Amino acid sequence: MMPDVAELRRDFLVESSSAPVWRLGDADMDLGPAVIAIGVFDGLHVGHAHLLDRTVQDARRRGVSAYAVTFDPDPDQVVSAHPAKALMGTDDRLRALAASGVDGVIVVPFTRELASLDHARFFDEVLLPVCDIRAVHVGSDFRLGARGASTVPVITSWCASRGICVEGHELVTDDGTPVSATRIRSYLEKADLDSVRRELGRRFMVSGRVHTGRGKGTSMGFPTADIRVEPGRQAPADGVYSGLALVDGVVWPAAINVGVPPMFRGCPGVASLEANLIGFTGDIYGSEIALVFDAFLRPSQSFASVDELISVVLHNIQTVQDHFGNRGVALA
Ligand SMILES: Cc1cc2nc3c(=O)[nH]c(=O)nc-3n(C[C@H](O)[C@H](O)[C@H](O)COP(=O)(O)O)c2cc1C
Ligand SMILES: Nc1ncnc2c1ncn2[C@@H]1O[C@H](COP(=O)(O)OP(=O)(O)OP(=O)(O)O)[C@@H](O)[C@H]1O
Repeated sequence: MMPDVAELRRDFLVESSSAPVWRLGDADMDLGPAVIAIGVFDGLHVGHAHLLDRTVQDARRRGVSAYAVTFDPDPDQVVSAHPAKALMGTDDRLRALAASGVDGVIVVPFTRELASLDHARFFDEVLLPVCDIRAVHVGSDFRLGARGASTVPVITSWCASRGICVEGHELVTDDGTPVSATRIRSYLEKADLDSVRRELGRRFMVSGRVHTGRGKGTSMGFPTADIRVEPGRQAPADGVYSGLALVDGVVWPAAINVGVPPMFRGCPGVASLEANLIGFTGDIYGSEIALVFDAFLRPSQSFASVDELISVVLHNIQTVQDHFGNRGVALA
């Protein structure tokens, strides 16, 4: 059976409310008195959600606004020689933050110059000119400033001199270990979708545009949408998955292959992410679609013949259909 609409909206980050997003440097701004949370928030996992809830509670108590302060691009992309793959594209990350319950999202453009500032200059030159910060909420592991030199105690003592309160929250844990974007990436690499879902608080989603692939799926009995995801995004481990696909506001059951198909490696136009949408008919070339991953079914493999491949794939599609049915659900 399909999950209910509220769960699907959570999985696909279809927000019911959305706060404004301001990019610093666009214009002079005065965002007023506020309590802020600072971080990248890649994945917007359950630890991030808890931190943002606490930030909003504090703001309500003080009668001021609650803002999430984040960075674009992800600082890792600017300062690291080998940046981690992102759980979310920037648009999704900002959209999810804007729907998290805060009153606004402040996006700080991240440059090498910004990376060289220490915490004092970051507050004095970047944040305090645009808002009157009353309190800062971060996780206890948070570090700010050039090479992450400013720990929570360092930031706390500097902020105290300005009358700003800092709360370094105990990290939300799962199985006794802090939830983090890094850990969720490693679960994806092991196709451990149960752990991913527990720590994200929803199923993992990727989105991309549907491209023309080899065009052989239909003749094999299972048309597939070949999806190109922007570079630098984290995908689940190569393999075959059951999942769901969002197309034009309707969610369809989907059988998904991640990775270049071993039987067609080297063929021109071969897809590295493709999905058979169960019950869907129509032309979606060029459309933007999103996939969420529900369960790992098996590794992708080479078969002795194409007929054998077809029979195994059709069996996988049947498994997805047995679980989710064969009809679309509108999210409106
Ligand atoms: C649910 C599913 C499972 C798949 N499993 C495999 C697999 O185990 N091995 C493989 O080589 N290709 C696998 N594929 C990819 C198919 O070979 C591919 O969809 C088909 O050749 C059509 O390719 P085209 O869309 O590029 O024309 C799978 C595709 C789907 C949708
Ligand atoms: N498990 C958690 N519980 C509470 N707060 C957290 C947790 N993880 C991160 N935070 C806080 O949320 C904010 C944003 O986190 P950030 O994206 O920087 O880290 P992260 O999720 O640990 O990612 P990464 O693994 O890539 O470092 C920071 O203030 C951070 O300290």
